Amino acid sequence: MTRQKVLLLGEIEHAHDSWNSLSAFADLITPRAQTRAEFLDECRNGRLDGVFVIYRTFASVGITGRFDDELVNVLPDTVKFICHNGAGYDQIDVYVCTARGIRVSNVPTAVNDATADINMFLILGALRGFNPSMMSLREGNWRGHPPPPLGHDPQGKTLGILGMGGIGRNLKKKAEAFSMKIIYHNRCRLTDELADGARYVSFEELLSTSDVISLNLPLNQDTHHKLSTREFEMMKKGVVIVNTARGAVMDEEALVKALDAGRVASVGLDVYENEPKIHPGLIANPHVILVPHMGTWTEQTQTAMEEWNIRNVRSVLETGALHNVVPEQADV
Ligand SMILES: O=CC(=O)O
Repeated sequence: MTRQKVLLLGEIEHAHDSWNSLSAFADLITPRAQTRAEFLDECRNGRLDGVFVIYRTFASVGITGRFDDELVNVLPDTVKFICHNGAGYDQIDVYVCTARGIRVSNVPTAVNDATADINMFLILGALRGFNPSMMSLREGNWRGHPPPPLGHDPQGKTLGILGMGGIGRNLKKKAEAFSMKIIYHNRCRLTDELADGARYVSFEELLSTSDVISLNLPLNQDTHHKLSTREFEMMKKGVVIVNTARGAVMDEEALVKALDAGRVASVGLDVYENEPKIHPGLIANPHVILVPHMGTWTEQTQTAMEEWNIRNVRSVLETGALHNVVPEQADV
């Protein structure tokens, strides 16, 4: 019997033993390609024929580019599963995969704590206005001249969570420890048990009544530029916005204008529309805390994510099915 093939796109950094143990079931192969054009060629020239499942990392997009129509349609017919090592899978066109009979998994849950932690860090940092003084201290100017305006306490502030999935709900618990009042908006209203006391509001009410708005929704065709000029105008003057989801859920150009106009007081960002490029208006603005996409950048979380993704690969090799599929394929 011919052995199955698993294609690794990107690196295994932590879970080496688990990865290597897959070689009992399958041949573990890597591409030769260093560019998207070479990868497309490698798919077309038959070198990757027989690959059954692909394990891909977020960073591997640097070689292959997005798993869009063009790429998915040149994958060998044998490819039936794509296991993506990340919670957000906007690098993959799931609809094209579904049409080609390819099932896609992601890594939820394992990312929740680390992402909600950095989310809380950005909320506190943006509310307290720490960034200008952290910059002036390094320039030898202590708190700066003049010193920055006083910051704001989280206690009693309304936190509007846009996207109440695993990360949003984890953040809710953390923010409650800082006595924030939680409202949320989501595609679907949660059961009372999952909402756990958070009040469901319309998108418009969330925008107009939150002191802090946290973006915890996935990027897809419905959420691209979910916040733009019209939405910034609906917010309370002096609102704080934090984004640990994906940059393109906000229109960065419109955000810079809303910051410059003082409508948005401060912002905490871990993600950007065109990573690793950052809008110069964000870099120039001291009221913006910038972190270079480090939401899951911890030893424990990176390890747990790899283990989760390998578990999905193992599951398809052993049983022909994934442990978890992305929500768009739940009914497929
Ligand atoms: O951005 C991180 C992830 O999608 O897991």
